[in-house]
Amino acid sequence: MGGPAARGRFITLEGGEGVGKSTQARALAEALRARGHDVIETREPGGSPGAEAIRKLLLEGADDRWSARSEALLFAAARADHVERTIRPALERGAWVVCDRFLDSSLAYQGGAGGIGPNAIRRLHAIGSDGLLPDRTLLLTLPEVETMERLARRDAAGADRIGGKDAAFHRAVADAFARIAEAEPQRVRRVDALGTPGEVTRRLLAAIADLDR
Ligand SMILES: Nc1ncnc2c1ncn2[C@@H]1O[C@H](COP(=O)(O)OP(=O)(O)O)[C@@H](O)[C@H]1O
Ligand SMILES: Cc1cn([C@H]2C[C@H](O)[C@@H](COP(=O)(O)OP(=O)(O)O)O2)c(=O)[nH]c1=O
Repeated sequence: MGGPAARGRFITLEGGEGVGKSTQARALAEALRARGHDVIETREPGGSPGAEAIRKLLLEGADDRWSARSEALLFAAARADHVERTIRPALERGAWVVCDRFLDSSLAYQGGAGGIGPNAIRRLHAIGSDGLLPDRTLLLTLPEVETMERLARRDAAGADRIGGKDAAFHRAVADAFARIAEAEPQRVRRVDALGTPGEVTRRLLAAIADLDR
């Protein structure tokens, strides 16, 4: 009584399309539940009704539907709603939040590959979400050829508006993620995504072990 409010843990999964983030978000949430934690699994863009509506605007339509600036604002608006309606309430009741993509995706896609730069993205995040950062970000890394094979198996029907951009764009995204990991080694851990899903999940659990106490 009277002590600090219970606070959960906020874990995000990042990386390019097809590295296994959605698969691992599910597996990680399961593994944490099996350890007795209250866990919510969520994703961006989306994760709240308003943010899911913005997701449709962002991922459907022609490649040039939005400029990089408008796109960055829409992602920040979706994130603000997601943080306010879903993530903060869960953390405040002491739950763990496992989120497939978050701020680092905006830093890599709109900030890096899209040319907006990291400072503008962080300013939007400060305005929209009070600058909330994950306790740990797990950056899944995979050689490009393995990623292409996984995507070919998953997306026979075609990629979405952003996933469908060219190889140079996706290399710029990967470079931007690598720079974030170098700059923030305490928050961001690179995890090798090669191997069976179970092997990858064990690596992820090892990379958050210090938070689980
Ligand atoms: N460790 C793995 N080995 C082989 N295939 C995988 C592995 N993890 C995921 N996949 C498959 O690769 C594809 C992309 O995985 P997904 O979890 O959707 O990635 P992301 O969310 O990063 O785009 C899916 O078809 C998925 O079943
Ligand atoms: C959260 C976020 C996603 N994106 C992009 C990355 C993906 O191409 C797309 C999300 O699509 P999604 O289908 O969720 O990703 P994946 O293919 O990795 O499973 O939106 C951004 O450009 N900026 C962001 O801030």
